[in-house]
Amino acid sequence: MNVITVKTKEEAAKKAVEIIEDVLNRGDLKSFGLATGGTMEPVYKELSKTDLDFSHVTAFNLDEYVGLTAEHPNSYAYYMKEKLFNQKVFENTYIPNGSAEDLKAECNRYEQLLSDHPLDLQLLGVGENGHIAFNEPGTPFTSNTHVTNLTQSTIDANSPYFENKDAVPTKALTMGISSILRARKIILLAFGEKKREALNQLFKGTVTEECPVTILQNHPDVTVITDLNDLS
Ligand SMILES: O=P(O)(O)OC[C@H]1O[C@](O)(CO)[C@@H](O)[C@@H]1O
Repeated sequence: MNVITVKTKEEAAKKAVEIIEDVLNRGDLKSFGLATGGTMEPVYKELSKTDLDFSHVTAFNLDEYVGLTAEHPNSYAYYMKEKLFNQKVFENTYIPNGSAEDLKAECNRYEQLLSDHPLDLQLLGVGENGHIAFNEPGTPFTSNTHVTNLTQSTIDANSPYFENKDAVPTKALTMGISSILRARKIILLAFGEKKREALNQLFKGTVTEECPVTILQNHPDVTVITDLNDLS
């Protein structure tokens, strides 16, 4: 695992963009896995400032809340438009449809798209409880795209983005851990004390489904970018 320590989120975003640019310029970025959440905001801000051309790149997002349409301001589809897709043209952009009538069928459709477009690069954040995408503690490492129940920890962490805690959906569609691990290269960003325990587990913990991020110890190409400098 490659670890890059930075002082600020802006510096982290610049480092992430350098890696993305490198993969893109080598012609190795056909399928690009994207994440949401506060962590990714500076990355998309930085990417939007560049003249990088994603018009031959297909984007896949990790997850979406169940019950929110793409027009809902708290949906990840809306987030992606606001933060990146309005600024950068992609060949195609895919996000699980959280308002699909048949959620199981939607998960299967998404997983099929992913196997048709194997991910070259995946951006990842991490939850305070060690979740990656919305794979909460206890999710099998063999999981593909599925419907998940959000834990109270995740609902609490994401509630500042909503009117109140009761407005946070309790379910989501998420790429599975197996879907994520198939990405050729992974960049994980994590900032602030709230992420310390998750990163401690990633660097020093036992690989366990109780802390999903630990599975990245077994991935051959992971770069972690963080402002926590006394960890590894
Ligand atoms: O970046 P944040 O807002 O701390 O969230 C951490 C992770 O949890 C999620 O909210 C769940 O997918 C991701 O969007 C994010 O990568």
